[in-house]
Amino acid sequence: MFSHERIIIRRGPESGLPIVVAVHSTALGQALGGCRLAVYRDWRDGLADALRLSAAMTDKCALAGLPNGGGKTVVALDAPLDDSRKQAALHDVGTVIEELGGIYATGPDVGTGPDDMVTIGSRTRHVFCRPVAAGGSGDSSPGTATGTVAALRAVCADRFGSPEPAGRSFAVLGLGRVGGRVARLLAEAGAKLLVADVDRSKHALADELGATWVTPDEGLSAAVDVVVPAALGGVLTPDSVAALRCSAVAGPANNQLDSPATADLLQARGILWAPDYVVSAGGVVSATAVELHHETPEQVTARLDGIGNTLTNVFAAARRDNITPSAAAAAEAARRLSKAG
Ligand SMILES: NC(=O)c1ccc[n+]([C@@H]2O[C@H](COP(=O)([O-])OP(=O)(O)OC[C@H]3O[C@@H](n4cnc5c(N)ncnc54)[C@H](O)[C@@H]3O)[C@@H](O)[C@H]2O)c1
Repeated sequence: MFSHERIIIRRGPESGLPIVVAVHSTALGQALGGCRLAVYRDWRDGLADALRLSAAMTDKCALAGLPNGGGKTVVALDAPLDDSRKQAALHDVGTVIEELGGIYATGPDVGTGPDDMVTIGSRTRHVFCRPVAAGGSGDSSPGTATGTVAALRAVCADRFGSPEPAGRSFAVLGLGRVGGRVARLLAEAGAKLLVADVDRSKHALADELGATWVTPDEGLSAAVDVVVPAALGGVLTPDSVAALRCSAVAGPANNQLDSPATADLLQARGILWAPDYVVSAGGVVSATAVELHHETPEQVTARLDGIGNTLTNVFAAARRDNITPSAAAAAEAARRLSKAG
């Protein structure tokens, strides 16, 4: 079904590259979504990505309780860019966003970072997550990690009757900017940790936290209370779900399910899965807090803690209606959107 409000496809005047901006919904407010610079076989694959990811942002913002909808920018490349062409592409992105008159604002995504938002911001003020030195929110990963731990507490409460991670076992897959922080917060809370990363240099963090180092495959199928995917997407497949020995899976990694039907497989095995876009919402919450929402640190903390309450409600609705948490989260997002008209 065609559900987008606005799609702009433009040959960038400075870069000559295809600039795609998809605005999925402004029902709750200004649409938000990162700017992706990525190589595609065909620019139309970039368009498909923009359509899919902008719709996902609508649900993410709705469930995060933000007064925002979903959008996405994709610059579809046929080869990696040198610096001057990247600058030109970012200027083109800023020009298109400015023409939209404020219905959409962008931030970092694959291929762009906070510094690139300063370049886009030279053409439009509808940009977020610039570096702190430039008046922005800076790195969003601490907020993502805090929100993830709030989500893990809700998962523990649902599964084990207490939100406390102390004494519970977690396998954290990926010790990057988010996963490393989540592992540290869990260790500080007294959790037992297994950790994995393809980067052997992360072993030092495992030692510092007193965690057991395992391979990513061992971590995924470990007999722990909760598996925490914090690296790449697509880790939950029919094969990997069949091998799981945990009670729950909840982590910040985007797009964990290889297909929507895999949520049913998790349910059939009695494994609680927390929808990733709810768990990782702390990223967009903290990325937009300063520039777009002018929120105080206390307000941001309350919003990050609220991720746990949202999940608790999603789990309760799933049980009540005998559906998966994935379906319950989608239904709640749809309800919030239709309420907003
Ligand atoms: N950074 C944010 O604010 C944010 C917000 C929302 C969602 N996310 C999602 O969270 C995940 C982690 O993001 P990040 O910012 O920490 O990324 P990152 O690049 O800093 O860290 C990823 C880590 O995973 C490791 N890794 C890669 N492949 C792996 C594998 N197969 N098994 C185990 N480890 C592997 C990498 O070596 C790296 O240490 C991503 O899926 C990202 O899309 C991040």
